[in-house]
Amino acid sequence: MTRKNSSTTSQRQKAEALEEESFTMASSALPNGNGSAKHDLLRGLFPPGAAIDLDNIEYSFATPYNGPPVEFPLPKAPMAPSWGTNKTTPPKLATILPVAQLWRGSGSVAASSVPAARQFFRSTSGSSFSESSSAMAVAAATVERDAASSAAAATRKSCPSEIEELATSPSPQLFGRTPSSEGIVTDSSALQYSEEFSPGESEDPSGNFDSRRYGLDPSPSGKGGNIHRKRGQCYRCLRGNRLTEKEVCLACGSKFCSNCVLVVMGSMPEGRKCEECVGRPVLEDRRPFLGKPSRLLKRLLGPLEIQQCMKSERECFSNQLQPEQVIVNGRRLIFEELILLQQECLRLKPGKYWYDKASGLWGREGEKPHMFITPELKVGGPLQQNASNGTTQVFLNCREITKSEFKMLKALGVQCTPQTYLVLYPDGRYGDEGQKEIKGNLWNKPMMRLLYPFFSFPTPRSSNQLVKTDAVAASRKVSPTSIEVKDASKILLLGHDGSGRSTIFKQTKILHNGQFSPEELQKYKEMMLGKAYQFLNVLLEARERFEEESGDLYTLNDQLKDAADRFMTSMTAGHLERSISKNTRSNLSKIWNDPAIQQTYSRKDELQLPEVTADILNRVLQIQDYVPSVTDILSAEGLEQGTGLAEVQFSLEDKDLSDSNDHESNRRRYQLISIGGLATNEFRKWLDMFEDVKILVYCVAVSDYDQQWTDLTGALHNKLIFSRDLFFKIVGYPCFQDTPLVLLLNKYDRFEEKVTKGIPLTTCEWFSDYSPVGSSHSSQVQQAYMYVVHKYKRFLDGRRVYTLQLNAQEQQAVSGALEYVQQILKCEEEMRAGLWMHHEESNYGDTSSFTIPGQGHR
Ligand SMILES: Nc1nc2c(ncn2[C@@H]2O[C@H](COP(=O)(O)OP(=O)(O)OP(=O)(O)O)[C@@H](O)[C@H]2O)c(=O)[nH]1
Ligand SMILES: [Mg+2]
Repeated sequence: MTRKNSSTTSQRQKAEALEEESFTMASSALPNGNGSAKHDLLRGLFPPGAAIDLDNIEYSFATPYNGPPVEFPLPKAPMAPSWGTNKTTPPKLATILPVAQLWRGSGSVAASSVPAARQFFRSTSGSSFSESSSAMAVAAATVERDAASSAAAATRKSCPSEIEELATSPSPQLFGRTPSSEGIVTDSSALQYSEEFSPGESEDPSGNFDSRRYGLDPSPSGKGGNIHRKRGQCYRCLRGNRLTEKEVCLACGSKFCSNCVLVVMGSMPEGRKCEECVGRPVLEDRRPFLGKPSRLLKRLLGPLEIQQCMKSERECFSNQLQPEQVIVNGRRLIFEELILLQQECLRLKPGKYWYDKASGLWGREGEKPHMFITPELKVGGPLQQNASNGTTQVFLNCREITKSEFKMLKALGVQCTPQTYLVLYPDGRYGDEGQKEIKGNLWNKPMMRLLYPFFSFPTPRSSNQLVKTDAVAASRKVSPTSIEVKDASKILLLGHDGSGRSTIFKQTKILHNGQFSPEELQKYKEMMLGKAYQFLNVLLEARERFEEESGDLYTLNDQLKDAADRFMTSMTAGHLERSISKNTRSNLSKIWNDPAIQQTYSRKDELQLPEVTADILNRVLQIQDYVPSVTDILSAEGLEQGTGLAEVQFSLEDKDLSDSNDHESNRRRYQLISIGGLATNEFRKWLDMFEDVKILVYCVAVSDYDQQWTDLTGALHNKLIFSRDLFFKIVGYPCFQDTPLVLLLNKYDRFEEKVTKGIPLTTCEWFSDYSPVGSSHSSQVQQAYMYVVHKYKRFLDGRRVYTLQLNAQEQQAVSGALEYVQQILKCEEEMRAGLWMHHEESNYGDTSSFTIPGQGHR
């Protein structure tokens, strides 16, 4: 503040001094100006003794306005430097200061003249200050000043505050010193701006490969240099903060607010690039956004304009991948190789890759295999032994394989002792290196289909595909217009037993794959029968105990008792047939309906029987030729034994990409991996597989606050606290350290019932400080829910956690939850790209509990 005031004062003093010298022209070209005084003034700008042809220099003067009063604040131009009286020491070049505030206004004038000026500055900004450069600097800066002044004048009505800011902006420290009079007014901002652009981003004059620009260096890109701009501010107007929505220049990464974006980017001949970045390649971290309009742009432009702009963005030459951006087996590609590869993988990105020509395996350098492509392509150098950074001492086609490949090979029964050298052919046959003998075919192993999704191993090409590949490759064209369909993002779904995790998983399967297949139905039927017998057995054993303790109430009639004994004996021996005779079924049904068993069932909580016990027994035992319905399958609990590891792939339309009618290309793919067995150590052995999980979704049954749970040691816990502790343990694993978390507060319907019935939240000791206010049911439920959300958030302080209220039995709600997860993934992506700030500071994070239409509060 102080600096601003003092500099304004100093400007004013200089303005007064100028008036005393009676310069009357507001702006004049030298040849038309008044002779020697101006020549003297101009000479003062150049190093002593410099050979300058003063008559042929183009520049302009600006002097303070002294005409009739005007109702708007006048823009003031900062002072130009001078060599002053001491004409021996050349001044230093400018220190980098904030972006030119002058580059504002309606823009067509400013925007068109500025790039040329800046272009010049980029090439002249060095440590020596040559005569010609100083002269040109004046010229360039004055061009810009003129443009800016007219732009400012043109926009003063709509943006008075901007002009105000311009008028009071700090007097720049030109060339490292305070401006010193002499009346020539110029502007250092052009220089400042050009320098701000340059560090790390200018073309390398030596012709060296700029690895950061080409995306080969993982160091984050962004503006270099000594920029006095606060984080989150617009690069042009220096307004706003991290919450302000911004558009990013694809080539330099500068971010502009909605007021400035159209001014800066003009007619967007290559899409979203500052005018001066036109012709420059896109930054690699922006490439995924090519052709995808942001919300901000959609607000500013009409649908047709957007379409046109996105088309240019996708198709223009400078936005295409360049061959030297792709390095395969340590060698940079040439154009023909790039074309060949693009026919294989349309989504090829810049970077370093390895390629195993013998098998067709392809991956990023230092990483495990990513996909199979056509073998024997003539691209890149020879495959390096350490291409994928393997440490297993097992070699596949000379490449040391990674841990996960090693595990998979072991699971497939391939002998993998240290120093094993294997050869793998594209059709899956493998053998020892140097031997003719083929030991087997990996792709034909029955386990293979199951294993490759879990080890993220690419799907091998079928033999048909291999035969067809050549023809397909020949016919396929590189189509820069096609919008990328993203690789499947992994969503990990976890949850404590009974939380509803498998219901969500099954719902996802139904939503995206249609109904269950006959094989799946048969599998579920057997599981349901098994469950029903298990429940009945628990009831019969409990009945015996209760009969001893409490007498007749729990006594079965003699005929049923015999049938029950036979049943229990078969259960213990494990002889019970899955398909039982009609007679046995009818006996079991009678046992279930007997008052003694019903009385036992009334104490189901003591027996830890799930809520669905009665439903399952009623349906399974009483329906002839029972076939489970979708509702049965959804409501059946604990059907999958052990970890219940399962995956389903699906795609969701990205509604933000509505510019294209091609709905298929607007879809994003996801892989939902569901896993249980959290309470046992089973879960931990799968951790390896979760390195590249994009989001962790944890399901908790919020209605469990009054439920008890027995752990493996037999100790009793509150079920919700037990689930909470598991959750905290899991999110603490290093592989999830940076993974965004979604907490699904499931069984909201039961929670609502319980709270309304008056079962207090304080039943759970974690909620002992809960004290609701108000009496209406709905407000009670709301309060209780919000309190629970708050407790979780407090507990997970410092983590990005999004919460969502859910009733997983409703398909619509699960569909909404998947969309919610998609939104979060997108926001996380944008956050990483710098468009949003981090959760703890963002609005988005604060709205992490919200409403989906028709679903109530989330
Ligand atoms: N009322 C209600 N019941 C639900 C909800 N979500 C799941 N359930 C039921 O709760 C029971 C347990 O759900 P599951 O999906 O099997 O739970 P899980 O976490 O897989 O637990 P296990 O199968 O025991 O490993 C099933 O009977 C579901 O139908 C819900 O939102 N509301
Ligand atoms: Mg389940």
